[in-house]
Amino acid sequence: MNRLRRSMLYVPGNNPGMIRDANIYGADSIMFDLEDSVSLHEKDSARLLVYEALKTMDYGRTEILVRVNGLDTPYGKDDFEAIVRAKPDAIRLPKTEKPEDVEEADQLITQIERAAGMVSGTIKLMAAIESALGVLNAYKIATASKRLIGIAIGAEDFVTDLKTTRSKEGIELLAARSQILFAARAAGIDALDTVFSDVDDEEGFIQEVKLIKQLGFDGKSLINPRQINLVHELYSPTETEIKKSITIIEAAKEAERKGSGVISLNGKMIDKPIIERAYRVLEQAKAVNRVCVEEMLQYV
Ligand SMILES: CC(C)(COP(=O)(O)OP(=O)(O)OC[C@H]1O[C@@H](n2cnc3c(N)ncnc32)[C@H](O)[C@@H]1OP(=O)(O)O)[C@@H](O)C(=O)NCCC(=O)NCCSC(=O)C[C@@](O)(CC(=O)O)C(=O)O
Ligand SMILES: [Mg+2]
Repeated sequence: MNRLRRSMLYVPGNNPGMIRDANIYGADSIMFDLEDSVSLHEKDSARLLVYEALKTMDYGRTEILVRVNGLDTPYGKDDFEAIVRAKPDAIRLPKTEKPEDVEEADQLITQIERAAGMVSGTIKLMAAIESALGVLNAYKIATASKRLIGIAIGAEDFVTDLKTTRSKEGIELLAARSQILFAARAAGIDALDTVFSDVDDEEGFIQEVKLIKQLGFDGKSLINPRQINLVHELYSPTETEIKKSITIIEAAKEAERKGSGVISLNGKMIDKPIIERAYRVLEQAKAVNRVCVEEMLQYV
């Protein structure tokens, strides 16, 4: 199974305290931000701060990303020059609208990796789509570079571009979320959902996480540590789901032994995609170290 990306915590790049403590909350990924959480007069100092943190701090096995400023801004090129050399796992490109945006970033990273004596392809990319044009180009963006590990939706900028606002139900985001998800799945990379901006609205947050999980997203960008465990809990298979999956796999194996094609379990037809999903539940359970999983896996 690929790396878990259920929770990707934004950490403002101008906040030394948050940068120092970012790893204590248990997010799957940490994303230091040099873009919209950093004011224009702090761009240079934030870049230096994040560079030093990446060079000196030990974030263990947590995935580290840095959201840089776009290459169409006065800060983008300097961000790439510094951040590639600091070797995060990936760089997140903001406001990606066209495949050329990804290609330009890929080429620049290649040049910097070469100049720094790094192995080509070390630094991965994640592209955030935050406009109508970006959504329309989602598949081209998702396939524009071998470095891409995922694409993400940035809803605050997106609804501004659409000339609307965010609702609790998220109806204004449904088409964009679906298109971004289709593009990611077709390209074989991850799909990350956007931030939920009201950190005190736990109920609204849970509703949104349930929605994006049902749509198929791999995880969500977060702005506050309080949101991490809520996502992890909702993204972990329950013991009932695990037991049901084991029953399905055992039934499938038994049918295979007997040479029978169609399987029925408690009156329900079990076919190939259902068995595939059952295996995926076990993989997810194993990845999140759910209780008894190792024992249960002996039976399958
Ligand atoms: C929201 C709030 C001010 C609330 O503060 P509060 O102080 O009320 O929070 P509390 O819960 O009281 O904090 C308890 C303890 O956690 C610490 N702590 C809090 N947050 C932490 C954190 N993020 N990282 C590490 N540590 C943290 C804090 O220091 C304290 O530590 P301590 O004092 O030691 O107890 C704060 O969270 C915050 O600044 N968030 C990050 C905001 C940000 O990055 N925005 C940019 C990305 S979005 C964007 O750009 C839009 C987008 O592009 C997005 C897309 O792409 O989807 C689009 O278009 O949609
Ligand atoms: Mg944004």
